[in-house]
Amino acid sequence: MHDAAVQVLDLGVVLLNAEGKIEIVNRWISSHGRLSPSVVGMSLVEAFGDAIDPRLLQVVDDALNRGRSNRLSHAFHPMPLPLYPLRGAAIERIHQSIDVSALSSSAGRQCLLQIRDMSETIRREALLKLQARQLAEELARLKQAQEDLARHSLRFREMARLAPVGLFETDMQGRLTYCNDRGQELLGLNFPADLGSNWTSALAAEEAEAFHRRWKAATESATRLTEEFQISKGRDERWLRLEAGPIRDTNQVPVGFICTLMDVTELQQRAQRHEHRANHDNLTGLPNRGRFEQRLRAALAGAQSLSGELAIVYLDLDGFKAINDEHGHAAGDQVLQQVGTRLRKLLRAEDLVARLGGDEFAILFPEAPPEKDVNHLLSKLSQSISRPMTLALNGTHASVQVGCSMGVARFPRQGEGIDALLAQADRAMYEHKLSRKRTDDDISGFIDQLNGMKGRHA
Ligand SMILES: Nc1nc2c(ncn2[C@@H]2O[C@H](COP(=O)(O)OP(=O)(O)OP(=O)(O)O)[C@@H](O)[C@H]2O)c(=O)[nH]1
Repeated sequence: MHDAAVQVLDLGVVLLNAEGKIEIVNRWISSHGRLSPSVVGMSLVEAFGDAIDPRLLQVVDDALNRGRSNRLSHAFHPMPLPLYPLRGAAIERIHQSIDVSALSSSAGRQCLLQIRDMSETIRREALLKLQARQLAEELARLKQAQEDLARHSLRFREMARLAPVGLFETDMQGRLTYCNDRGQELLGLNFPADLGSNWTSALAAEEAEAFHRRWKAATESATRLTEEFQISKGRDERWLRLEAGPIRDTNQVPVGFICTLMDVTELQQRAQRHEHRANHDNLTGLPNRGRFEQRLRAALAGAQSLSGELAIVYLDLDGFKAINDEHGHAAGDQVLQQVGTRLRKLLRAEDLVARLGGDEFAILFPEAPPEKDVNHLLSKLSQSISRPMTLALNGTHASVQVGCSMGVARFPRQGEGIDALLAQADRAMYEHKLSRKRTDDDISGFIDQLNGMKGRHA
């Protein structure tokens, strides 16, 4: 064995003679074992002390006496020799793997020990084992999460499918990527055939155009949209309420819309009924005083800004009380209804006829016809109202007749504000009524009317 080469090896080498005494020990062993240079001639126990693994002594004995080579693997006998290399400040006994070889030479049996430092391997193995365990745990967690996700996703999909509200999802162009059963029912869609089609194609053409503009604006700005719109399925008109909100990817880029749809037909109809009830007279179905003044205010604003003209007419029945007194309240009600119908019949759709209360009616001409046309129309209205009316009374019929007094006020000539116009129409109507009383009634009736009028104007 070439001593110089043995000295520089990066493993420990010990050569024992037939008596088990050290013949050669290299530098690696001396430094790792902290041995004195004079260990040559000593046994392993003399050189290394008691902290030596008896199994090593056993295999050395086997090599010298029975010529058997062996290996002490670090996996089973981690530290056979007390080797403590100085690594920084830390001192630790290193893990070793020792090849014990039985040699034969002219000098008799020898035993060669080759010792390798396995600490780093063990550290790496331990690290790898730890990493493998962590990986396995991570994989198990991921698998569990995946299963949970699949379960949740299934549950949510099922909940969405059975939800009583329409739910659908689109891309940024409005193309359907998902729609639950209720959504398909509300929009009249058929999946999977309609998957990928633009959901607004379900709307009626006239609805779709206006709606499309608002939808486009919402998608372009990626903002929420709340809309109520009408959809006709066959002959059935339904009101739907849409709530749409953008969905974004992890970079906050909008990628589509998630939308809910509710059938609000009942609510709409109820709201319309309430609105109608609040603004209309129960008996005649005509707009009431509140609605009349509201429409007059709007028409006045329009006429003021466009320098237009409008006219209003107050109309009060003459001789109405007598019908109530003679035939009863129900008969009076029928008269009011027939007056409403007759007035409505002679006027244009854009003219408003309202019942202000009692036997008082009012007409609004948002675009006033010339004065002579209004006068002509009022005389036609008066003639129509004065025609006899047939009333159905407890299985019999009665023919009755009423007259009417009317007063006109024109904007801007007779008043610029709403109060001035209303007052003017009222005044004109009572003047007309007085003049009719003067010509038609006897003096006592006229005095009664005057007294009544003072009360009203007070
Ligand atoms: N049937 C019925 N009568 C009503 C209703 N509202 C008010 N009246 C009655 O209508 C009558 C109106 O009285 P007047 O204005 O003096 O009736 P008139 O006989 O036409 O008298 P002038 O207006 O002075 O010509 C009153 O007797 C009220 O009680 C209603 O909804 N139905």
